[in-house]
Amino acid sequence: MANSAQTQELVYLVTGGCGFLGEHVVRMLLQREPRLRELRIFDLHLGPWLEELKTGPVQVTAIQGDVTQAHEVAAAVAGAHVVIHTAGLVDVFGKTSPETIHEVNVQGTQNVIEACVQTGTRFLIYTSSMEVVGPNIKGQPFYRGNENTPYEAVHRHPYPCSKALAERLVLEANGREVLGGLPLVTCALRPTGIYGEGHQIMKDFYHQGLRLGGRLFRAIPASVEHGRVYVGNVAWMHVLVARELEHRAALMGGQVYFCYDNSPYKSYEDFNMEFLGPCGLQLVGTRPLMPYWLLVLLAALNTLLQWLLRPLLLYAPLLNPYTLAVANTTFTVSTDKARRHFGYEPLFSWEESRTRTIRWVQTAEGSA
Ligand SMILES: NC(=O)C1=CN([C@@H]2O[C@H](COP(=O)(O)OP(=O)(O)OC[C@H]3O[C@@H](n4cnc5c(N)ncnc54)[C@H](O)[C@@H]3O)[C@@H](O)[C@H]2O)C=CC1
Ligand SMILES: C[C@H](CCCC(C)(C)O)[C@H]1CC[C@H]2[C@@H]3[C@H](O)CC4=CC(=O)CC[C@]4(C)[C@H]3CC[C@]12C
Repeated sequence: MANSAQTQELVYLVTGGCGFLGEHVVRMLLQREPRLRELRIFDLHLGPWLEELKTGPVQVTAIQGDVTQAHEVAAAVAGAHVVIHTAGLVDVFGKTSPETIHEVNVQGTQNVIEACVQTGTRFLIYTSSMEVVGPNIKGQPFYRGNENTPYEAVHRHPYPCSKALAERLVLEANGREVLGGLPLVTCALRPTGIYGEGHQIMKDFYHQGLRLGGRLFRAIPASVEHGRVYVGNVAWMHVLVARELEHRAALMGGQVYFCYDNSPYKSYEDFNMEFLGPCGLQLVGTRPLMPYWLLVLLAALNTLLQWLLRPLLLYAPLLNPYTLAVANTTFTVSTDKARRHFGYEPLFSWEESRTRTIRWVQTAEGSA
């Protein structure tokens, strides 16, 4: 890769490149990877915004495809130097079946690994998730933890189970011989809850607040802390890892890194108010307005309703037993492993991340 680097010969593939995170990775690569010759964007649904990228100096190749289809993945991977695998089904609301989540997140990842091995691609970066660790089914807090903090990572929900399995596949594939005889180098990034431009759940909360006359009602105690990370910094970490993986293969290969920045630790609702507050919303209550047992009951009722209504319509509210448990459990990371291993520093300060997100919510309001 060293020679090609000097002559701008690198070919990157981003799976899920039209998703919330994927779009930021794509744009970040075009801005910050001068050695890029071709950028392939592989996604089930291609966005119209890709067209504007095709006029730049880097060849942008949009590939409509499905990670569950091994032959489509192999065709997209062939000839790529680096694969950044962000594609996945992020469903914690019961919109898709557990089988489909497994197929996309686990089998899809296996297909990406096999494609690298068969076609000779040596560098694979996987977007994992903090959910691989927790919160676990016991709702135990993870407070300022790092990659070595002991924690009982036990899950039942299909999404974290699938992410954990896929992450393991990626890490175990490190060192496999790829076509040409060289070893595959893999690593996994575990973002905490991502926010920023394009964050659909933030938009959902915003519209919910507007419907409720500019108010949101506190459901979770302010003392429950969540680690959150700005999407631009998540994208930046992916770009940095992709850049450094070849030179630091022995150190970084087979490793996991929490993906973090300097965003403040706050409850999920208080954190969202950092953006929704300046957009005119108010969070009512210094304490939860409903007793927790009632929320648990409503969450269970939602699960029942989802099941009953399934033959007629898709009922997938934000509140269910899993999202309630995650929202109600402290999960914060405090680590410098990424800084030590490949020099990661957040590209965007908290103030800039906040400003950019507020600006996006405000413009999203206009287009809603
Ligand atoms: N949103 C979050 O807070 C976090 C997300 N992650 C991970 O980051 C990655 C990206 O997540 P988001 O951008 O939030 O989700 P997203 O849903 O916005 O993006 C996922 C992309 O993958 C594509 N995709 C889904 N199924 C596919 C298939 N069968 N074949 C090809 N493409 C397919 C979708 O079309 C979409 O563009 C996921 O792997 C997710 O698990 C990790 C931690 C936190
Ligand atoms: C939807 C939840 C908030 C609703 C709480 C209610 C109903 C009481 O108002 C979200 C709370 C925490 C979120 C998750 C967290 O940020 C970690 C995640 C990591 C991922 O990899 C995917 C997304 C998510 C599971 C995220 C999903 C929404 C929450 C559960």
